[in-house]
Amino acid sequence: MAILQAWFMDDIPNDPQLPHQLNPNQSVSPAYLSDLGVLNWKLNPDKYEDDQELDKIRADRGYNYMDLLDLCPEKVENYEQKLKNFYTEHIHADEEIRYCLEGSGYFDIRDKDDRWIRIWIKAGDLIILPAGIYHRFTLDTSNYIKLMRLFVGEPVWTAYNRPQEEHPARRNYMINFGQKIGTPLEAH
Ligand SMILES: CSCCC(=O)C(=O)O
Ligand SMILES: [Fe+2]
Repeated sequence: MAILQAWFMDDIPNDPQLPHQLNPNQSVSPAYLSDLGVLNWKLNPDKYEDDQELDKIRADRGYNYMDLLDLCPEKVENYEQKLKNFYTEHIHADEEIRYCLEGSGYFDIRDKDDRWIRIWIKAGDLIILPAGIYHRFTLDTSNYIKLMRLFVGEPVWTAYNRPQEEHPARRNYMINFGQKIGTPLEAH
């Protein structure tokens, strides 16, 4: 596990591609992220085509599917619409696995108190968001990212926009990661 830069977001409704750090900045630790079910590795993006560490993660977790996504207007159909969809808060029925090969961008996730945490992904960062976690994505001001997408079996990219409290993946997520330590499962 390597250190990812992450922080609690302000709620200023201007350009989402700006960092949106609080003043003073309130950073979020790797332990806090792992308590939300978020995993990450730091790899060497220059050797992604022949990387034993990446191969091992893929083998251990069954990620047999892989493709590359170059997020720039020339290479992506419906670029504007796709970015808009990425930035709409949603969940998936499966993990979201992304490995940043070039450029950078922001994954925003919700914590147990429903606060937004912004995770800054750069070249070499592999991140796994658990199924059922509310999240969204935006480019940063560099305006470019190249991502590897991984999946178990045939990929399903379906996004279920919030609210999804009854979705099985959401329910499972809440059972596995939604409880705050010290919070009783049921109040009597
Ligand atoms: C560009 S990858 C991140 C966007 C996202 O959340 C998704 O693809 O579901
Ligand atoms: Fe997503």
